[in-house]
Amino acid sequence: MKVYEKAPAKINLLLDVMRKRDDGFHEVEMIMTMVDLADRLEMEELPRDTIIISSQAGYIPLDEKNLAFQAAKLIKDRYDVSRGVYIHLDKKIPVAAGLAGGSSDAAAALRGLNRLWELGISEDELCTLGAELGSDVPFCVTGGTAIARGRGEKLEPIGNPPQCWVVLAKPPINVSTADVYGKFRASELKHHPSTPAMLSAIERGSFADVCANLGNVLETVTLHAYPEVLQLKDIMYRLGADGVLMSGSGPTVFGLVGKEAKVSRIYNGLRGFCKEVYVVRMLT
Ligand SMILES: C[C@](O)(CO)[C@H](O)COP(=O)(O)OP(=O)(O)OC[C@H]1O[C@@H](n2ccc(N)nc2=O)[C@H](O)[C@@H]1O
Ligand SMILES: Nc1ncnc2c1ncn2[C@@H]1O[C@H](COP(=O)(O)OP(=O)(O)OP(=O)(O)O)[C@@H](O)[C@H]1O
Repeated sequence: MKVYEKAPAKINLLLDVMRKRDDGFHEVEMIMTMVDLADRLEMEELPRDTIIISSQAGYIPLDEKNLAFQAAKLIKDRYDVSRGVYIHLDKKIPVAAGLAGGSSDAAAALRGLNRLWELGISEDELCTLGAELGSDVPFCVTGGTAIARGRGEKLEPIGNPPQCWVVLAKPPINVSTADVYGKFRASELKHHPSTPAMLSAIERGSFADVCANLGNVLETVTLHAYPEVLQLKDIMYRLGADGVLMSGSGPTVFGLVGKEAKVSRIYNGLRGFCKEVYVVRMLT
C-alpha cells in the first residue's frame, strides 16, 4: 500500500521573541500560515524493518539527519511498529530558507505513517510527537493559520488572512536558524510587532492592515548579517508589493500583493535579481 501527503511551506506574518529561556530556546509569539508551495511525500510499506529515504533533490541528507527519517523512526519506536517504509521526497520548497521545508516533511511523514500503519493517533498526539522533532513541526502537522507560542509548539488556530498573492524570493545564501537565535538580543529590541493589531486585521479581513502590521524581530539579526536580504526587501517594495517581510529566520523574503495585475511586474523584476522566485497563494 502507498500513501501520499503534501507538505506545504509556511510563512510567518508576525514573529516576536519575548525572552531566552533556561533551556536555550526562545519564548516566541508568531502568526503563521501555509502557502501552496509544497513538497510531496510518497510512502510505501517495505517487507523489511527499515527506513529508506530518497529524493530528487541532491542537496538534502537522506540518512537519519533527514527530518522525515526522524519522524518515521519516532513513530515506529513510540508505537512499536516493526514494519519498514520507503519515503520518497519530491522537494519543491527551497532548503534552509525560513519556509519550514524540513519541518513540513516531518509533519507530512507523521500524518502519512499514521494512515499507512492505521495507528489511529490523534492530531494532538501527532503535534506532541512533532514537537520532539522541531519547534515548527506541530504547526506543520495542523496547517491552517495559527498563533504559535512557547517555543512554537503551543498552537491556537485562528481564521485565515484575506486572500492575496504571495511572492517568495530566496537569495542564494543559507541561513542557520540556530545562529540567528544565537545572535538575537531581546533586550536590544526597540520595537515589537503587535499581535493584537495583526489578529484584528485578520479578523476584519483587512488586507491593508495585515500588510501594515507585518513584523519579524529576527530581521534585526539576518538583515544586519546579510545586507542582500535587506536589499531584496527594498526591491520588492519598489516593485509594488503591498507588504514585505522576511519569513522565519530568513533568508526568504515574501511580498503580499492584492492586485493580480501587479504580480507579473514584481515577479519579472525580482528574477533579474535572484533566481529562486515563486508566486503562490495562501492555503485557505
Ligand atoms: C524561525 C522559525 O522557523 C519561525 O517559524 C522557528 O522559530 C524555528 O523553528 P525550527 O527551525 O523548527 O527550530 P528548531 O529545529 O526547534 O530549533 C533550531 C534552533 O533554533 C533555536 N530556537 C528555535 C526555536 C525557538 N523558539 N527558540 C530557539 O532558540 C535553537 O537554538 C534551536 O537549536
Ligand atoms: N526533509 C528535509 N528537507 C529539507 N531539509 C532537511 C530535511 N531534513 C533535514 N534537513 C536539513 O535541515 C536543515 C534546515 O532545512 P529547512 O529547509 O527545514 O530549513 P528552514 O526552512 O529554514 O526551516 P525553519 O523555517 O523551520 O527554520 C538543512 O540544513 C537540511 O539539510
